[in-house]
Amino acid sequence: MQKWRATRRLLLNSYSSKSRFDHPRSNPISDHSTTISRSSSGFESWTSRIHYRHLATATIQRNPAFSTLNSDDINHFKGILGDKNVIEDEDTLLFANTDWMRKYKGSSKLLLQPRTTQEVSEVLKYCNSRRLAVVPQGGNTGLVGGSVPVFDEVIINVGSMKQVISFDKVSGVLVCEAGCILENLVCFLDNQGFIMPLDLGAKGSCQIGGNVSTNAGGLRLVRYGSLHGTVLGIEAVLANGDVLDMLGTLRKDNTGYDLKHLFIGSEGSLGIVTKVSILTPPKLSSVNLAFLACKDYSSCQKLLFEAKRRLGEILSAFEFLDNESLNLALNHLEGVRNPLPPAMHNFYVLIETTGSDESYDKEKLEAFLLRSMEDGLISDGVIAQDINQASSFWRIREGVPEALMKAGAVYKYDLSLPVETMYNLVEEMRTILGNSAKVIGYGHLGDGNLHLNISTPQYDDVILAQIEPFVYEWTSKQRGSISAEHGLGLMKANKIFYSKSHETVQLMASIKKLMDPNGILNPYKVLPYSIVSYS
Ligand SMILES: O=C(O)CC[C@@H](O)C(=O)O
Ligand SMILES: [Zn+2]
Repeated sequence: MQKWRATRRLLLNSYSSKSRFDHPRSNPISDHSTTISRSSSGFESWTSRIHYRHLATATIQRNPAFSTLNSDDINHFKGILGDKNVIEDEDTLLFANTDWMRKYKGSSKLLLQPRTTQEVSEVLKYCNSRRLAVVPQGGNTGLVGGSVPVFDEVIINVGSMKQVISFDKVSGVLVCEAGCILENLVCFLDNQGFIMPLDLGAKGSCQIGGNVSTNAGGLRLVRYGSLHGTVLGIEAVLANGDVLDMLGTLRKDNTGYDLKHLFIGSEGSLGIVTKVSILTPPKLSSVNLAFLACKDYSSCQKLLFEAKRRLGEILSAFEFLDNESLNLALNHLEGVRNPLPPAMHNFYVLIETTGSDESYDKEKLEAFLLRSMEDGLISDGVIAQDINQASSFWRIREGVPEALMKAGAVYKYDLSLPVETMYNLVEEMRTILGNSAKVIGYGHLGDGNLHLNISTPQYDDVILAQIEPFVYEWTSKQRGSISAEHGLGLMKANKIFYSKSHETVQLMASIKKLMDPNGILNPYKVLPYSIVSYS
């Protein structure tokens, strides 16, 4: 019965070239014309939820070598940027000082909005000479406390630098400024018949400079690879104000060290990315999305193995969520409903295909799904019949972080692990925590990225001590990564040794000291502050 019912629903209808509806993270900075805005009325309730600082902050002292901002500094910045781009307004600063999760809160007194690379350069040159620490900030959608000040660092927000500079249809290379909101680039490219090789839930707010600086992963990495592959060039400003023009658009360029890679994923600790050139794939005409239920994790794994083999080049996303994740989305997100009839399934998988031949793609996906059902890998499933259905499926998956925020306190772990063993960690955490917390596992199964989230009514050091260092040690034993795609930020700067050797971290520290001798760029983040010592 189940098979026939599901089979009937597996009728395909490619929703083709339309781009799917987006659900940006609610981020007031996402306004496309004004960079920063927020009504003060929204703030009271918002700030009252800032109730937790990660233990890491408790152990960090403000670097005494840093200067404290004074009125001469502010006047100097006004001379460079003009009065209106030197922001001291309390509401704006409250937003910019606080991370998306409302876990980390700095006390910066100043936000600067440069409009050109030259302005970024002049600002940094001055900050470096005065030893004023800075935090580069884009859409402030980070999840590890990397984009907000720890103490009184000056915030440099590049959101006013939002021009598309060029697009070459033949090569597919887009060159743009760092403050372009990802979704705006998606729209721009859509009109040209291209797509971004990067897609993430925060696309309505996050900016390409931030994406590159954090080496954001997202939903399409399984198909298009990481930004280390698709970013062809970068312009970045160093701490001393020097502008590094590495804004090439070439696919091949073996002339010396490829230094742009140092800026991809270094979270603004080596320089501020001001421009990016990125290789974009053509938009293909048929897109299909299936929302599937699996009885156990082993079936999800086998399904991934089969999907790679049988769908091959048309596979464009393979995401999974466990039953706890689905329930969170259903209980906390407005208008979200389960596309499958009520039944207890332990896991859900979203498989997206993108190709250029509608009937071939349909047949291929349908045949794959029917076979997987016969083999018992899928217990039930539906295929989106139009763009709205596809959006509603994606809303479930992309909405889990928002649902977690609404559910209370959340401890987040973004781990790269062998697919075979990754869910064991979720189960072990459940055993350890029992009824004291909800343990949620979901993520980008296609590229081995588990988002382990632990949800509790409020933050509690006793619970934290049960989670850490266990999660990091477990990951390290598997030779996994404690930061798959979110970065280390403030949250995990001290944890880097779980994934990197001592020698590797020492070399990173030497690079940091060479490029930023005064340590003004995003201090206390990425590397343990104790090993980046400054006189
Ligand atoms: O909240 C998380 O843990 C993951 C957020 C994001 O990377 C996602 O894949 O939805
Ligand atoms: Zn993710």
